[in-house]
Amino acid sequence: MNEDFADLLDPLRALNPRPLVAVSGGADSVALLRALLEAGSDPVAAHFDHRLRPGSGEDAGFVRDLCAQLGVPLELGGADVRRVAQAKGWGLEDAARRLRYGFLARAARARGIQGILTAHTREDQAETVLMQLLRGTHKAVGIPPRRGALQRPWLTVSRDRARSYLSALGQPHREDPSNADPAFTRNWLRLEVMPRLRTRFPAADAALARYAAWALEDEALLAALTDAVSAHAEWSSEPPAVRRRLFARVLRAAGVPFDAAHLQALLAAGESGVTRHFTLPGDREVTVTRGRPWIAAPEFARPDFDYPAHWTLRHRRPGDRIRLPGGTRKLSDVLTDLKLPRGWRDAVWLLAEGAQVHWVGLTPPLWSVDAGSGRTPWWDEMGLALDEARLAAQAGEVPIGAVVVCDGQVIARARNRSREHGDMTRHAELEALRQAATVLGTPYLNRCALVVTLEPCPMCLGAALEARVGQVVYGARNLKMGALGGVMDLTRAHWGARTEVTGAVRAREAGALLEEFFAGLRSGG
Ligand SMILES: Nc1ncnc2c1ncn2[C@@H]1O[C@H](COP(=O)(O)OP(=O)(O)OP(=O)(O)O)[C@@H](O)[C@H]1O
Repeated sequence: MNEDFADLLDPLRALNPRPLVAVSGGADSVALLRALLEAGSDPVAAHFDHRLRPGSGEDAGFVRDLCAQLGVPLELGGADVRRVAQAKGWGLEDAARRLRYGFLARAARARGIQGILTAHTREDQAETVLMQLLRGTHKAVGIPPRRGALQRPWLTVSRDRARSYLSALGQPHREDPSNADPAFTRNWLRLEVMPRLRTRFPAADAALARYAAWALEDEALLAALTDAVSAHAEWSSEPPAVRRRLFARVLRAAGVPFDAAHLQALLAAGESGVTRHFTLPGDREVTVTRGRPWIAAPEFARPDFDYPAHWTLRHRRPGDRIRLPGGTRKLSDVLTDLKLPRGWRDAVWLLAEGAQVHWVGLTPPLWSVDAGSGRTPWWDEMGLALDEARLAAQAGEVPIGAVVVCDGQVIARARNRSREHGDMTRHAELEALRQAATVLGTPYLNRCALVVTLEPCPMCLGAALEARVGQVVYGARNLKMGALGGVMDLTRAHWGARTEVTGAVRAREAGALLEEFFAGLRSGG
């Protein structure tokens, strides 16, 4: 016997020797109980009576007698699932699952048991993954082989094998009559769809189960890539598979129910750059703006700099105005143009002098042209880097400038000199880092910030990491060579040194300088 059913017994030998095994009384779980005993395990059985059918108590009786016969301790539980489902507004299958798994977890805890086993088979796995794909679940990975204390050791074992094992033992089991009702989707798949699929695809179950196992492995890798997305990353430049998971995480964290079609619509809105509002199941409102989904108004930034005493920090009021390069405008019009969702506008912080607004706490912040002394952090240092970039432009170099700041002091200023030297390592950042090392008498610049007008390339960021620069501050995004998310984000990897990153400081000015320069080149100027 042992050798004939090695495929059933072997996966059980590696398990906790005293598991809690969930026994419905059906063929698979009775087979699992018997197989555990044969594999030398010392299980405790658990049965849950859902009280959904008149004869359900008989299943409990069957399991009780079986356990008594086999000398296996048993935990019995039950609930009026239909009543709970109605009271809580849950679907019947969902309520049955929640109550059953809740009972299994309590029973395991009460007995001090770590592992809970269910007898899900390869066919259960095939049906589940097919159902997920057809329903449009955003992630079709089937039944996980492990989740917390739960384990499904027979996900690759066929139902036929479990039944043959029972026949060989002469072990009876219960047949749940509701399993024969094709009104339930899973039964319909099991009774009508899968048999037809097998006529053309004899290995359909194995193929679907394998797909689920591999999809779960792929999912783990993609989840790790999603974890690695840094706080300063722009989601729009992430690959679609990561972006999809970033969106899904926001929804899951807020408990918003969604499927693949919802996710697709949200992602499309994110790509279009247009602000859109969605109502997801459960009347949950989601707004997609700035390439991300938002469930509620985000926490808007307050000023993190000193501002004149006569300015007040407040939210918007009717009549607020702001002076912008094109003239004075109503703040409400500006917020509309910026596509800020209507419901969030009152949450934005601003600094104002009467009705004259000087600063609006968006990302990046909005400043009035006459803001005077109030500035974002790194404003002045970036100003020096921009001056360097302008000097580079005058010398016919690509206009990029950099400064190094140490303990509040600017200790190095440099500009791009690649053309002058015919040497692509003469980037502004490298020039500035060399100068800083000379000034400080050490190549290690932990206390320093490298402030540069354009997101650094891999070479310059690599040098900054080698020099252990404490902070990198950049202006415009570099979509051709950026190593902080423009093309890829090097800080995602674990380097010896950690560098804090701030982007989009005076990005418009830095970007405009580059655009002008390249426009000039194109027109032969
Ligand atoms: N009422 C129950 N009490 C305890 N465990 C259950 C119960 N119902 C299901 N389970 C566990 O969940 C697994 C999958 O449930 P499912 O409903 O697919 O199986 P089943 O058709 O009830 O019976 P079986 O899988 O034993 O043939 C079962 O193998 C069993 O381990």
